[in-house]
Amino acid sequence: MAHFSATQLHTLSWTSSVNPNIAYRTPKLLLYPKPLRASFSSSNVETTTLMKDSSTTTLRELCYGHVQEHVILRAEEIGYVIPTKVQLQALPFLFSGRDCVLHAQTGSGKTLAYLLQVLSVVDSQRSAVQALIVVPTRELGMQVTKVARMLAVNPSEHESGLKSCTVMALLDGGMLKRHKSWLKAEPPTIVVATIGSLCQMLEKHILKLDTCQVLVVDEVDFMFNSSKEVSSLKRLLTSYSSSKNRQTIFASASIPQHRRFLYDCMQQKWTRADVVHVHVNSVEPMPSCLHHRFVVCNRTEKNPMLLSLLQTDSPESAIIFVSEQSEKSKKAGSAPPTTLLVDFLKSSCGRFSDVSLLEEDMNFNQRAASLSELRGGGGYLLVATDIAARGVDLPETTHIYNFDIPKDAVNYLHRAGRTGRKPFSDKKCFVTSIITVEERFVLQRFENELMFCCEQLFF
Ligand SMILES: Nc1ncnc2c1ncn2[C@@H]1O[C@H](COP(=O)(O)OP(=O)(O)OP(=O)(O)O)[C@@H](O)[C@H]1O
Repeated sequence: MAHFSATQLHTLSWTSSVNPNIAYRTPKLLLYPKPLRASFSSSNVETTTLMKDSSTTTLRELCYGHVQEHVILRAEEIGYVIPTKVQLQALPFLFSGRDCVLHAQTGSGKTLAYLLQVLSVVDSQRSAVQALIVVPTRELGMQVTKVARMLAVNPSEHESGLKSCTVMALLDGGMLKRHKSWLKAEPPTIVVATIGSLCQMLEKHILKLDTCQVLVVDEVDFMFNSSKEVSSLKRLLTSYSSSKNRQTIFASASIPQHRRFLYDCMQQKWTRADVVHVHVNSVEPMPSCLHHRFVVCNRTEKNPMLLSLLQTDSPESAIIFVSEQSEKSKKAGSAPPTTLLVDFLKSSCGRFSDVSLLEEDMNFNQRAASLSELRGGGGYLLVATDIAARGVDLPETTHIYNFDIPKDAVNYLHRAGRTGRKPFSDKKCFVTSIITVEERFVLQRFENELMFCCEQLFF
């Protein structure tokens, strides 16, 4: 491990003449505002940077001179006073205009990090789309839009004569006709979009990105992995706008083969060549407050096993993840496994009679209603497919149950990450997988890959 003092090295950049299969990166010294110090290993791509006196730095201090006072005040009102690790590490790079890959645990506050940068760049007095945030699902889009609007609102708009930023949610399942008129009449400052709706607007030239200064792609690994979205995403990154003319920010808690990904970012010109990889807690990909457990039972015993777990744990709020219905089962006209489980829980008396459901096959209004019901306060029990596994922020969730085992380690990480979402709390949260004997080795593989230990429960 090579350590560099603040005067020797301030940050690390990537050169494009590198080979992805070997130690391909070459550190390059860059000038950077003083208080940063960096340490990195010369044999891998991880970069960690810490502010001096990081424990006492406030979000206000970090944002000072970059973000408008009313935005900082709103952040403080919401409760964002102390920056999380990823905010502390990423914001100086973001404010300097560098392209960044934000790679940090679930629930670590990546959204606020990129939104503060977006709000520091845009000019609310200009009627033009200046920032674009691309998300994989409507649910995540609605969540990001809500936080962006909360931060952007300027309470002294009338006295100061300064308009608040406008934020448009251009999401699949929305009213594209209304959005068209809005975009034509008075373009919003910030657009939060799913790729499908976005591309429709771009193809028809209703939305143009020539004034866009920041492009954020949230859950970037998911987007690049989705056969449905990847070609549109690549077009967005290279044809509809150029990395030379914008700041590009990618975010996710999981970036498999991140060295290869960073190499591709530069080679394919998805980002500029000096993209920074902000990798927080690289040896601990999941929050440390998570307690992982498993129970073994036969497939036919899963329902009563779940019920026993719920009765023993008595969770304040829980999400139960169930696999999507297979095409074969759909064709056979069978009821979806989610519905069957909801019916079982509802009929099993007690406090589990009030169960919510979130799955792909529900219409958009039902899905929105389901989530806003949960956010209304009080405890909840949600049965969901993996549509709820990415980005959805329900901070009151204390327990996750994998009724069906996730399909891979990345999927395990994102499901588990729906709990433990209070950055400054170390309250224990629980992730419990209900598995068959044959699935034990699969879970073991996840444990090795994600570096965690699972405790076996016996009933
Ligand atoms: N500085 C902060 N102080 C207090 N709470 C914060 C701070 N930053 C973010 N949070 C809260 O932490 C929670 C998680 O934040 P966020 O949704 O941005 O996580 P994330 O890193 O995007 O997670 P995921 O990878 O799962 O999408 C949210 O409830 C958010 O309000």
